[in-house]
Amino acid sequence: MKQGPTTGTPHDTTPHPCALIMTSSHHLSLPDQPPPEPLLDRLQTPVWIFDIERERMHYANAAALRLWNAPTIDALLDRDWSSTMSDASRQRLADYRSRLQRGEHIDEHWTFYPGGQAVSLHCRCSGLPLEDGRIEMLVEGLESDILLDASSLRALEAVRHIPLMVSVFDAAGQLLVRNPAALELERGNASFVDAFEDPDQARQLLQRLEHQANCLLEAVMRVKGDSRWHHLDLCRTTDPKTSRAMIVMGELDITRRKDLEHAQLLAKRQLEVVIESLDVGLLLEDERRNVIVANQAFCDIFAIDALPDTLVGMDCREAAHAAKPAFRDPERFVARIEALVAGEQGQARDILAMADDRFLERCYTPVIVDQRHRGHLWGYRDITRQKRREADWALQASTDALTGLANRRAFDENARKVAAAVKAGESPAALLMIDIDRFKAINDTFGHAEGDKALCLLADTLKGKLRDDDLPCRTSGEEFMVIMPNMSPEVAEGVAQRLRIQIAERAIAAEALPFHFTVSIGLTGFKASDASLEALIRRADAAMYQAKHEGRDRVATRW
Ligand SMILES: Nc1nc2c(ncn2[C@@H]2O[C@H](COP(=O)(O)OP(=O)(O)OP(=O)(O)O)[C@@H](O)[C@H]2O)c(=O)[nH]1
Repeated sequence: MKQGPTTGTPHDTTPHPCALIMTSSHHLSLPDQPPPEPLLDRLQTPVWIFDIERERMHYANAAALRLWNAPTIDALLDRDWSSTMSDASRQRLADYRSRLQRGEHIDEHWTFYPGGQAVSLHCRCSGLPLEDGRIEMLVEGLESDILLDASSLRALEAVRHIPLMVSVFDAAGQLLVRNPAALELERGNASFVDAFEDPDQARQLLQRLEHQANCLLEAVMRVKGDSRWHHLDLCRTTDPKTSRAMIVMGELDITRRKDLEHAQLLAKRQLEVVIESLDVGLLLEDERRNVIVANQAFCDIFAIDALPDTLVGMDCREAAHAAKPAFRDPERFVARIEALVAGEQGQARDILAMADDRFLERCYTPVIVDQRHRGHLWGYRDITRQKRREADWALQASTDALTGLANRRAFDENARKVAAAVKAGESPAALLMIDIDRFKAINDTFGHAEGDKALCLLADTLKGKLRDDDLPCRTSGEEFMVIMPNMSPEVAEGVAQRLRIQIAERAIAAEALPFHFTVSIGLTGFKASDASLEALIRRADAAMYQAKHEGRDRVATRW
């Protein structure tokens, strides 16, 4: 036997609806009572009992048989509802079951398709307890109190089948009805306020809706007990059934969009932090040459006493002109910007000398998006320390550590330049090779440190007694050379003799030295016919050895 609802008692004389239903069901009868008139079959409105859990029909009156388009009651009771029921309907019924269990009566519209034709019906559903404790659903098909013409029906169907979650509340926020998409939220019988994480915000929305007729509101709320975000469209309107105010709410799950927005915001913030932490001054211009982004390092480098954000929107062309006095070559600074912005080159780097002796490295990157110039990115880096270090290294590489004179490397470099100039027909140039006499004996007698003092004294004399154009060098241990550009042989001879005497006199006068010393000097001239620097040096060397052989403390010339 099919599961049946509770029966009325034998002494119950009032026509209890359950008793009426059961006696007309062909499946249950009360033995001590005559089968009453099947009153329900006389009704023009359909009445049926449905077992939601097992998805079986348990009773249907004659009007219901017509509604469901069934030839006989047995055909209807045997009908397989599971295979034809949509998920949305199943969901809706599951929601009903819990509400019926709580003793609720549910008034809702259903649209049935018994013969393929849509029939809209206002159904009143109530719970019918079974002996085993389960609840079946008694449905009374009332006449629709809303006149459903074809377009209203289509609208109702549309709401039922769209994925947008639609719920209708009374003015106090109590749920009246929701569409299948909204049913999937499984909120139970949540009121509007209870549906969301922030009840205060929900209450405020209700208050705003209460005070404005035909009010439309939008809000973004977090769903209660869930980490999901919903976008709400709320509309206060009039219930066509009760003529009282009601609230229609459309909900859209925007969690993904929210997450994306959050990720984008985070990425933007991270980028801002990175830009701010760079020690490269950044300036990003748009196509119209207005500032989009500037960082603190940019303000620091150009001593701009303002927050970087205040530069946004600034005209970069005007700003560059205003900044011209800060550069040693202001015209070049501006001209290069204009050339790069005009797209004459792609990415480019250059070094700018500042009026305050700093050096800036400027790096330009065209901002090309979708094969179109969208802006210009400038990076400025203060490279003053690096430049100074490089200059120091260059000086060290070309300087003799003991005497501070130019070393062999610098000698070679400069001698080549002078030789080239002489070959090119410029004025003659001379070369002196200077060697301390009997230096070994000085070292051996007074020690190496004292010998060093003699080298420094000689270097000092050369530094002080020569023209600015002359370049004195320490080319090896106790061998010195002097390059003298624009120097005739006669004048060179005089200079060499004067130097020899001055060195000897300073050596005598030097309090720091316990000995005197003299030098032998070989003098030669740069010749256009010299095949190499070595030829020149060999001649100077020969002249110097000649001076040694001739008795030292003298100048010998090999021009
Ligand atoms: N104190 C010191 N001595 C050096 C340095 N470089 C080379 N000498 C020394 O210079 C001396 C050069 O001696 P020699 O080339 O023999 O010639 P000299 O003794 O000067 O004799 P003449 O050149 O013939 O007059 C050697 O004893 C080297 O050790 C240096 O940096 N410091």
